[in-house]
Amino acid sequence: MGNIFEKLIKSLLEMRILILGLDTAGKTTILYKLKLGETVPTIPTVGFHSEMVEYKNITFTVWDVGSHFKIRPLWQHIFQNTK
Ligand SMILES: Nc1nc2c(ncn2[C@@H]2O[C@H](COP(=O)(O)OP(=O)(O)OP(=O)(O)O)[C@@H](O)[C@H]2O)c(=O)[nH]1
Ligand SMILES: [Mg+2]
Repeated sequence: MGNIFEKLIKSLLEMRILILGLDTAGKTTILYKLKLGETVPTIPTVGFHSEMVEYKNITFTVWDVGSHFKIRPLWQHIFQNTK
């Protein structure tokens, strides 16, 4: 039984969430609201960054990807294994 719970917890820890959207849509703002519980000033995301987020007893990794039109062709490479 303990093994089932260990597997469930492990799968939750490995869950990755990808935030995509057009420039200034509020992606980074959402990420920090989830992580810190507050709205923080942001600057346009260059490239990407990820944060481990704990929300309502669930831990997951959130990938926040810059949306400049030059970066958008790279989005296809980060879809894999993302839920
Ligand atoms: N009024 C309003 N402004 C918001 C909201 N969410 C974000 N903003 C503002 O919109 C601007 C851009 O927010 P970001 O979270 O940096 O947007 P982003 O989608 O990460 O932008 P890029 O990194 O350039 O792709 C910031 O000045 C935020 O304060 C919202 O729900 N309402
Ligand atoms: Mg951003």
